[in-house]
Amino acid sequence: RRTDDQNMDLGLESSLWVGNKRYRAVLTGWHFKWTEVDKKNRDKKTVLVPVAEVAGVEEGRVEILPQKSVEDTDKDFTVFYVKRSSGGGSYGLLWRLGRIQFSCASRVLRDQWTKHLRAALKTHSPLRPHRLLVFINPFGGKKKGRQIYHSLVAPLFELAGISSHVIVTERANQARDHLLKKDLTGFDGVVCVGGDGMFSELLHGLIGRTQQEAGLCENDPAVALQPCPLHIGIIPAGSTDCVCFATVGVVDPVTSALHIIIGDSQPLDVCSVHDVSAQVRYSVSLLGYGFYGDVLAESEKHRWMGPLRYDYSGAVVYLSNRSYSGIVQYLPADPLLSSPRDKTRCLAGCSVCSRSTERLFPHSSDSGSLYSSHFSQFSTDSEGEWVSVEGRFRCVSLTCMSSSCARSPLGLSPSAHLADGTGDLILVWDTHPLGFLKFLYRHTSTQDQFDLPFVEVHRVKAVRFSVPSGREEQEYEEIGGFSSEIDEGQRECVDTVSRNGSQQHLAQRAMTSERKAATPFLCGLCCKKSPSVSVWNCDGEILPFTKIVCK
Ligand SMILES: CCCCCCCCCCCCC/C=C/[C@@H](O)[C@H](CO)NC(=O)CCCCCCCCCCCCCCC
Ligand SMILES: Nc1ncnc2c1ncn2[C@@H]1O[C@H](COP(=O)(O)OP(=O)(O)OP(=O)(O)O)[C@@H](O)[C@H]1O
Ligand SMILES: [Ca+2]
Repeated sequence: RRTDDQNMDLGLESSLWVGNKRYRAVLTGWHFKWTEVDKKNRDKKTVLVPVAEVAGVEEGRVEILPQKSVEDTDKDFTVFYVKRSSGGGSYGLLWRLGRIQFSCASRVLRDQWTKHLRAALKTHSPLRPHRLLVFINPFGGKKKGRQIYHSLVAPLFELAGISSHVIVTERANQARDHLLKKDLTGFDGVVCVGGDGMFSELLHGLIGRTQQEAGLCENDPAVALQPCPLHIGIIPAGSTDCVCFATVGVVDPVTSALHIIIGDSQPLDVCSVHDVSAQVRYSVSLLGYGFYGDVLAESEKHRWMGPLRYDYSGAVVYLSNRSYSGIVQYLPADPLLSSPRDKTRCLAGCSVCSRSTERLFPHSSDSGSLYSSHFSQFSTDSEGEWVSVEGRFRCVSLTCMSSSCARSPLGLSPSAHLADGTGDLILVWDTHPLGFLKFLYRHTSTQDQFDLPFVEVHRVKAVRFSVPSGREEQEYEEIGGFSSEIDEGQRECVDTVSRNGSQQHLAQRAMTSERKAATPFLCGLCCKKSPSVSVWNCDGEILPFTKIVCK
């Protein structure tokens, strides 16, 4: 923070005109405000803009959108700023570019205003990026990535004095490989124009690159990962855009561009997913086995449908009425800190996340060092007992954040936190088709999807998953979605707690009537046979393994 004296240096006050109306404009360092003054010198409406939310200052009368135009008058200047609009619904606010064109009494005064405003921006908004590396996926979502970037985002970046190096990708994983191998000197951040898959590429690239440079093996589950120095900006142009929706509250390229320009940031929990050979993948939104894995696998065959492929594949997979055997072990998070049923909603500045950050990283002074001790915390984590459950599941989902998106505005776990170091494990036991439909349908409303007898949710620090022995050899691909094996009857589910490695049975899970009624009446309609193994959906990518360890 600067001292008051330094703030005063940036201050300025004068009369300015907008058309024939006179305004009293005041810059106090942290804020810029203008108040209309009537003929009798009485104050009318005031507009107050934090300097941190000024997007740019230009000499002359300037327009940016839909096209840039400059009327170069020597007594005028234009200020662009973040204007909140109510159009985003109740989940988040749409941001729009506000613009005001002022006329001054003299050119000297005009130059003073532009100089002071720019100096205030430098001093009071130091986290803004100057140089960005932008990856556009031309095939994401409705295939509008290029158009969205060039017509809506590039003009805003230019206005804000951001120079961007743009790469339109020609293949999957190009962005990830670029981040892993190419020179990144001089960039203040990376941006993806695309969906969750593109975000995931950047996430993998940046985490991997940072570990390489630190001489660490990211595939080693015991290694303490190093913090990534670059932030990721997301311009939504995908099919689900869940990471954007869950962090910003709306899926809107202009809102996201403005957040990037003013240097906003939001830390996110990242879950590492190791297979048995310790190959690591990362997830921030949905790690899902069963229904969501099958929907993804099915949807890949129908990419041409664009975003609709998920609804179509959702219906196909729902009608195929599958459930899978699995062994799930989880390490519960401290129930005194928060709960997935506590009806809270995590937003920027959330107190649960702040307290968790303090607790997990007591010596970190900025969010950049958040990750440094993250994994070491787990490797020394001796508190808590692993809980183990086995049975048949419709789906097993782990989400590190709410995973809200347009399909499900409150998300997979409405009270999950963006950056508290935990994820929510949702176990949906096998049930009859209408029960499962009820569960799915509740995601589209404010009804509690966890308030069903065949659904459990646990806030966890780590999860292990495997399929009962004898089943893992059956590759999903071989089965081609429909194996010759007919599912055996429903298994009894058993809760166990592992203490010092030994498994103790806690309770024999009573099979509820919901679970017993698993007779697949729709099965006759659409599939006669069912595979015994599903796949993992890791933020929209299929994982090539079923046995995993996550933390
Ligand atoms: C009756 C209506 C039920 C609507 C149920 C809506 C549940 C929606 C839950 C969405 C959760 C999204 C989580 C985010 C995951 C992302 O990391 C990932 C990458 O983008 N997206 C997907 O995997 C994409 C996953 C997309 C899953 C879509 C599931 C659609 C189910 C439709 C079921 C229809 C039943 C019809 C019966 C005749
Ligand atoms: N030029 C390209 N050609 C083919 N695939 C690409 C290309 N660039 C990126 N990809 C891949 O396309 C996949 C999907 O992209 P993206 O996430 O942008 O859109 P989406 O799948 O429609 O949206 P969402 O992930 O939000 O559901 C990503 O996993 C990415 O690796
Ligand atoms: Ca979390």
